[in-house]
Amino acid sequence: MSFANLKSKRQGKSSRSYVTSTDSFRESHSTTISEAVHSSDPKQSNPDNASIVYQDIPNNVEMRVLSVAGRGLFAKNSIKAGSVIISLRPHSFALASQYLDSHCSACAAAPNSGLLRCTGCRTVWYCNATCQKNDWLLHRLECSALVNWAKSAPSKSLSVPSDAVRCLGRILWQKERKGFDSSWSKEIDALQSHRHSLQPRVVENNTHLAHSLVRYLGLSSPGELSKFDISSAGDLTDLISRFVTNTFALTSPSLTPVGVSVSPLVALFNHSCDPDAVIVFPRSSQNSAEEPRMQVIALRDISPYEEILTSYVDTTLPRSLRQAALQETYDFICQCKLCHDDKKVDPRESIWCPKSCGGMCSAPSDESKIFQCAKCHTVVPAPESIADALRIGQEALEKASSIQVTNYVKALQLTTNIIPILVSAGLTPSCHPLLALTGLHKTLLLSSFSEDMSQELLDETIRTAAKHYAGLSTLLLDGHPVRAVALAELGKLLAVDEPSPATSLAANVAFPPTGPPRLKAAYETLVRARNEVMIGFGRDNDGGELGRNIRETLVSLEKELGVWTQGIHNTLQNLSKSMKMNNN
Ligand SMILES: C[S@@+](CC[C@H](N)C(=O)[O-])C[C@H]1O[C@@H](n2cnc3c(N)ncnc32)[C@H](O)[C@@H]1O
Repeated sequence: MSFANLKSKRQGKSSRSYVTSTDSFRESHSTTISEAVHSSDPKQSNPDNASIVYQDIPNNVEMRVLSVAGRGLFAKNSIKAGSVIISLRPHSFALASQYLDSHCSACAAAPNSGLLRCTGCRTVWYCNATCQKNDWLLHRLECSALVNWAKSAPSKSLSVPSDAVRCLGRILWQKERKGFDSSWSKEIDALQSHRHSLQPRVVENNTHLAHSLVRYLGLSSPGELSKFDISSAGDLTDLISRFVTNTFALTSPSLTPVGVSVSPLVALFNHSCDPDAVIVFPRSSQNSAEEPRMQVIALRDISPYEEILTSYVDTTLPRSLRQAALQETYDFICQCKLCHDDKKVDPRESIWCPKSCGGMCSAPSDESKIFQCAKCHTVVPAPESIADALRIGQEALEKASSIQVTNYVKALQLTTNIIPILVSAGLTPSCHPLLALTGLHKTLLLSSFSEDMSQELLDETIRTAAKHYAGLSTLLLDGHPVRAVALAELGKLLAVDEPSPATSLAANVAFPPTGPPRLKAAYETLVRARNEVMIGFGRDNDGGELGRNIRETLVSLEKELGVWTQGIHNTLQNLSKSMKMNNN
C-alpha cells in the first residue's frame, strides 16, 4: 500500500573492492591497456576486452586495467557527491514475473492503473500505445516465444520464463538485429566471463539457465544457437557466465528489485564493500522512451584518478557473508579495507558493553576470539549465549524472509518474537541479523496495514522504521540510497496523521510524538530525507521520482503545519481576549 493510500485510509477511519583507493596502490597495480593486451593474466589477455570503445563512456571517466580486478573505471576529474557519473538506458532489461502486470515492459514505469496488455502473449503490459510501439521490434520476437513457452508449461505458475531467461532472449535477438559486429554486440561479448573457474553450485544454476534459454528461443538443440553466433557449448557457457557476473537488479525509485538489467559499461565498475558510487534507477526523465535510465551516482567526493567503485553485495552484511556471496557469484576474494580492518569493532557484528559504558564489543563469531568492550575493556561474560542468539536470529531471518510473501502473518510472528531476544542479548541496532530483521519487520508491519489501521500498529511501525534507520545510518554513508529511502519512509509514516494526545494510546510513549510535534517531526525528517535523496539519487535529477515525491509531501505538510500554527494562534488570541474580559 502506498503512503498516500495509507494516509487517506486512516483519515477516512479516524480523523560490485578489494582495491584500496590510495595512489600508491593504483600506481603499482594498474597497467595501461597495451600492457594488459600483452599480459598473460587471464583477466587481461583478451585484447578486444581491453581496447573496446564504449559508446556511452563519459568524458570524466576512463577505463584502466588492474592486475587484481581486471578492467575498472577511474575518475579523470574530481567528482562531487551526488553527481551523476553515468546515465544510460541499459542494453537489456526484463521485469521479474510478479511485476509484469504492474509495470510497463517498455519503460518500467509503475502507474497506479491503465496499463494495456499485449493481446498476443497476454503476458506483458504497457503504459500506452507509444510504449508498446517503442518495444515492438523486440517484443515481436519475444511475443511468440512467450506463447510457445506457456503452451508447454507444466503448470500455470511456470507459464512465464524467469526474468533472466527473458533478458538473455532479448540480448540474443538484439545482437542478431544489430549485427554481431556492431559495437552493441561487441560490448556484450566483452563482458567478463568466469567460465573456467565456476563453483559447482553456480555451474548447476548456469546449466539450468542455458537449458531454459534454448527452450525459450524455440530451438530443438543447442546446435541451432549458431544463428545467434553461438557455435559451441563453450560459447553458451560464456554467455551465461557473462550474464550472471554482470547483471544488476533493476530497481524501483524506492529500491524494490523489480527485474534484471545489463549494461556493459556499468558492468566495468569493480567492487568495494565501502563503495564511492551507487547504481540506481531514479526515474528522472520526462521522456518514457529514455526510461528505465540506469545511473551511477557519486556517494562521496571522488578525486581525479581515484577508482570509482560500486558494491555488488549488501554492505550491511558481516564480512563472512559478503565474502561468501562475492566468491560464489563473482569469483574473487575481496581485499577492501573494510574486509581487512581487524582492529576496530565492526558495527555489523557488535554488541553493547556489558557494563553499559556506551562502548561496543565484537559479537562472537568464527572470526573473532576476543570479546571485550573497545572502550572500557570489560570482558563479555557469556559469549556462548550471544552466539546462540545470533544463530537463532539468522535462522529466523532466513525462515521469515522465505515465507514473507506466502505467509506474512507467520513471518511477522517470527520477527515480533525474535527481535526482543536479540535486543536483550545486547546486539546493537546495526548488528546482523538484528538490522535485517528490523527492516523485514517494518516491511511486514506495512503489509498488515491493509487489514489493521490502528494507531498502535502505525506507531509500532514508526518506532521500527526509526530503529531500522538508526542501524543503517551507523553503517552507510550519508546519502546512501538505502539510508535515504529508509529515512523517507520514516518521514512519510510520521506524516500519515497526528493523533491528538488525549485519544492516542501511545500518548505516554515519547516516540512517536502526538499532535503538532508529530507533524513537525515528519517535516524535519522529510527535509533530512530530501537532503540524503539528493545525494543518493542525484542532485541533477532533483532526487528523481522519490525526491519529487518528498517535495510534494513537504508542501502539503507545510500547509498542515500552517493550519495548526494558525489554530494555536487563534486559540491563544481567544484565550487572551476572554482573560481580558474576565479581568474587566
Ligand atoms: C562486473 S565485473 C567488473 C569489471 C571487470 N573487472 C572486467 O574486467 O570486466 C566483475 C568482475 O570483476 C572482478 N572484480 C570486481 N571487483 C573486484 C575486486 N574488488 N577484487 C577482485 N576482482 C574484482 C571479478 O573478477 C568480478 O567477477
